[in-house]
Amino acid sequence: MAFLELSAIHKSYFLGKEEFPVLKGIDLKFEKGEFVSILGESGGGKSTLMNIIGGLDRNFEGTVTVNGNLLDHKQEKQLDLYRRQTVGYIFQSFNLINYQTNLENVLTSLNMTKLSSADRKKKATELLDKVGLAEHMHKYPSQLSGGQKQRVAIARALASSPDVIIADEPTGALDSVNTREVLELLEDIAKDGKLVIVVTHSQEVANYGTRILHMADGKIDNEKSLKPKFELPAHQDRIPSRPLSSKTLWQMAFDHLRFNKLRNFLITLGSAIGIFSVILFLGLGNGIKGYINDQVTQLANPNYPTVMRNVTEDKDAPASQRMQETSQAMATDYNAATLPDNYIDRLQKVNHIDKVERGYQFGNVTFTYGKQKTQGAQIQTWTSAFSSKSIKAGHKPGHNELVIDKTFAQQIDSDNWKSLIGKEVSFSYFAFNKDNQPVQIKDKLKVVGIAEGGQSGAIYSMSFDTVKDQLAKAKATTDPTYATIGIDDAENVKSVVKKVNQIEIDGKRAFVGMSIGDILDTINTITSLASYVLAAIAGISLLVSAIMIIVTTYMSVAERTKEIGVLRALGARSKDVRRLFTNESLLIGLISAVLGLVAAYAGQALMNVALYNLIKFNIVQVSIGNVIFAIVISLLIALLASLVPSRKAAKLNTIDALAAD
Ligand SMILES: Nc1ncnc2c1ncn2[C@@H]1O[C@H](COP(=O)(O)OP(=O)(O)OP(=O)(O)O)[C@@H](O)[C@H]1O
Repeated sequence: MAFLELSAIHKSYFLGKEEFPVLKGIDLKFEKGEFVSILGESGGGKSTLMNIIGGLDRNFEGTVTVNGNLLDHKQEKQLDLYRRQTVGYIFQSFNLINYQTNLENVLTSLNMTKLSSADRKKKATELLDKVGLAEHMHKYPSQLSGGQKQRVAIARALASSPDVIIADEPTGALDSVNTREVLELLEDIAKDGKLVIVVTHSQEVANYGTRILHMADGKIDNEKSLKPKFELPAHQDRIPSRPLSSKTLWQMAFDHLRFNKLRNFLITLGSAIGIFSVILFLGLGNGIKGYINDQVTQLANPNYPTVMRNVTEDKDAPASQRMQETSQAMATDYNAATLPDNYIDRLQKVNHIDKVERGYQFGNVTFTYGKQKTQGAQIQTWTSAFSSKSIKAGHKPGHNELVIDKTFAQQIDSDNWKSLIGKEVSFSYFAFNKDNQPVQIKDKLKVVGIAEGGQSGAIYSMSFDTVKDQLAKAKATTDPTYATIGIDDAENVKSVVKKVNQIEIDGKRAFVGMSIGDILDTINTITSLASYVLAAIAGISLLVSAIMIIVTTYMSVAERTKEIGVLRALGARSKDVRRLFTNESLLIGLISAVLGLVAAYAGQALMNVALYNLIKFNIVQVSIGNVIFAIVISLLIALLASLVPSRKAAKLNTIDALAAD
């Protein structure tokens, strides 16, 4: 049995329903050590036949047997392996990969073998040396003459030590000197015990071989033996093959990116700007949230929620609204809006409440110091809910002592506002008696502390007992207007407040409670929403970058159609081709993410430095979560953008791809 046998090969092309038979029954036998030339008129079907022998064409009738094994053209995997292991191609137009050096071109074929990395490099160098190009191996194909390019292509075809070398017009683009050199190389290959099949128009080339086949009208019409086939050497190299590794596919994707530096840089820059703005906005959202949290917790201790009497029937109204209604009720039915002792006792029985502190709050207070006066202030008794950080000078109020707001102290003496400590300040406000009649209260107390309320309102405060004494003296109701409940653990704050809101006394909901946690939750929801909206707007630029990646990948596929054909002819699988393009997009995505993040961190540093003096807070805070989000979203966009183009590349028909201009 011959090494390679074709039997009853028929092949037609179809234009619509019309059939054009090209191969009309071909039976051939080839042996290793032969150098067979196929001659024939143009359009006679020579290339079509070579595509079948080379495992590129799958649609034909008849059988191809290699080394006694029937080649199943229906099985793509088997054909990939056959091309990778058994066949080496040499094309008329060289078909070298332009972004790889000559050495890398040869290595691309060797990368589909199981040789170690060092052995692959050694073998590629030896092969380039053998074809006389040792000193040109680090050049790119575009830096070589036609003859030199064809010799690189020969070295590449030989790299995986295939048994069959198929050369389609290998000297078609060469002058006579280069033609001779290439023919000598092909003869050497046959002498090494390989089967060399050359398609040619040239009788001179054909005369070089051991046998000539002549094709006409889809059949072999003449066959001539010129000399016996070469003796097979005692030992023949066998290199086991394997598919392209992930590492090689990443490397190739990276090499191509680098080859088209400017274009890819611009695309990466576009995507990076999108990532940068999304991250910066998210970081700004974090910063603003942190700033508000910081401001609020500086003023009040989050473990001490405020509880008031509930006056409304509406169970679904939010706590803030119900508290407001209680405050309004104080003007009309004061005694129904305060917290009598039995209410305080009830609170004390709730689980996780360590202590209940009574408190008073009165509005419309007038403070007077000499000729300076402030009206419409609000007095609140000092409880554990106040953060001691809010006191900027002096200390919290003891019995018959007063804490005033910094703004009033500055109104009196703007430069030396602390000098008010130790001075006496008069004040007056209205409370109510048992009959809900207003009672004016007037007093004069020593200032012991100056506080800063900032955005949450001014702080004027006395101890509970001080105010209680003032109320008792004026015969006003002494029931507290609110209570502060001390909760054992921050984790229980929410559940305790919820429970307190559900307590009923005399069949009615008794309390309305709100922790600053609730206030913070509301603020945080609003700021998060705002930063997400901003990030989403910035996200539109990501959409643009996705479209850019789609366009580049399509362009890349269009430009590299021939390369795809070459890779498939060398034995790359369809999924290797798909991964090659996907990898390139993913690299663009990854580099964009890194660039975008570096820019975002730089933007964060700049903004924080610029604004720190103003607000004493780092207003941009990019979190690790944001960083992970940016990388994931960038890779995801790149992956999605490459899906369709890379799939298209993988599905290209190898013969059509090789025929691309
Ligand atoms: N994809 C195709 N679709 C339709 N017809 C095709 C296709 N490829 C080749 N043919 C036709 O099949 C015939 C044989 O083509 P083939 O390329 O095999 O000839 P050839 O002998 O190699 O020619 P040449 O020496 O000019 O390269 C030609 O008539 C060609 O027009």
